[in-house]
Amino acid sequence: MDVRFSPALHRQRHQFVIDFIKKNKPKKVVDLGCSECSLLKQLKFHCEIELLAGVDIDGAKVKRKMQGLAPMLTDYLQPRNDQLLVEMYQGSVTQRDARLRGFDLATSIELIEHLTLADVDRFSEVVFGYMSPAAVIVSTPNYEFNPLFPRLAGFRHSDHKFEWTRAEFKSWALKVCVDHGYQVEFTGVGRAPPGQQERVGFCSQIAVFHRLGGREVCNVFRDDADDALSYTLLYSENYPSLHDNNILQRVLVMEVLYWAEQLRRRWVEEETGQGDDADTPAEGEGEEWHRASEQHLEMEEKQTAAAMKNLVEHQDVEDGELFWTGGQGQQESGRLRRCVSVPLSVLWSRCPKISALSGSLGNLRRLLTDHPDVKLSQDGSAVLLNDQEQGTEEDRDDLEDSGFAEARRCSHSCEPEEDWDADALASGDK
Ligand SMILES: C[S@@+](CC[C@H](N)C(=O)[O-])C[C@H]1O[C@@H](n2cnc3c(N)ncnc32)[C@H](O)[C@@H]1O
Ligand SMILES: [Mg+2]
Repeated sequence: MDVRFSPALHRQRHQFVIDFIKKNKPKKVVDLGCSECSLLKQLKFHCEIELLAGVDIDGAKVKRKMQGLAPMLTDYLQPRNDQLLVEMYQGSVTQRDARLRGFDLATSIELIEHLTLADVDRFSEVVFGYMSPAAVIVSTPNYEFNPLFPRLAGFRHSDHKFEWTRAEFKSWALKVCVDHGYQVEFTGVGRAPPGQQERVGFCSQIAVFHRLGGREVCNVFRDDADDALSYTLLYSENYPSLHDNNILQRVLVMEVLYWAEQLRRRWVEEETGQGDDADTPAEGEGEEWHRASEQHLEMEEKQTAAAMKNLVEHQDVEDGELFWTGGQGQQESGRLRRCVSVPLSVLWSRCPKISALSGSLGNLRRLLTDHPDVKLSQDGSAVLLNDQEQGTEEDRDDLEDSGFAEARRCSHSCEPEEDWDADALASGDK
């Protein structure tokens, strides 16, 4: 009998970490022996994480795939509320580096068996004694499971220096707890066939350590006096977030232009009894633009439905009215161009995202004042929209100017990469 796992074992290990993160919500997470960053690429979607770091002794491996950690188009279109800094290092877990202290969670997935026993001791001292994260997840092969792979001779991988039984793993883990002030629970992934689980255990055994005293104890920050910096920084990327004022302003302007246009259209329909064709795409628009627009629209769809309901439910405007204005004396082809005036008070009270982003009507006005993409009335109390030609080439230029082009340049595929799988034996996934 040859055991196979579904989902694949490496996915089960990563899912174990993801489930832990969902439950415990650590803000700072480091993956030790991160290889080609496949776990990190999944973790960056967890919004509670503010610092995500990876370390591997093999810098070339990290470099091969680390670009997959870059922000995607959606990260620019819908920036996170909280910051996310991603940092990748080349370095050895047997050496100290002050930048890795003070984390909430360190993961070591199928790493320790690649170290000599002397290096495992150094690993214990560095990770638990020096880095001292609030929690540590360590996974390693369970030697007792190996007889279920009949074609396996020796260890599961040629680079493994050892494979531990459950008792050996437990003995190491309990010593770590005594030496460095942790408590530990044992579990695993990759269940044995029915009736054999108790006898052989999980295929990958996992120890979950919690520092005694929790996150508060040993509160070490990055500017700690200890200046051991033995790792090489390979990659550092700050994700767009609403903490950055420029990004906040850009997102707010996009929302304001979008919602002002919705209000304008609805109001013009009511005034004239007919709609306009502002959604008709300009001829010759690039495929890439269409795709990006579609993605944006898809994301907005849910929010739009809720907000439109809000607009409809508040047809009787108490806090301002839309009205035609002479367009601030704009001349076009010799005639005065008409504008629709959309009061900021209407936008603020009817569009939850606009009020959430700006915080107050005063802030909204301040953030829009002098922005090149927004035309405000002379007293600054309303957005002025041209009567015609909204949503076409003009909007496209606006978005290009407001960072949309950058977003497109930085977009990456959402598809997960095929995971590092060197542990898999020719006979199947181990
Ligand atoms: C089996 S792979 C880890 C797979 C990865 N953690 C995952 O879950 O997909 C082992 C990794 O540990 C790295 N490694 C080995 N010795 C190391 C050390 N002393 N310090 C840091 N990384 C090390 C290797 O380069 C390799 O990428
Ligand atoms: Mg291994």
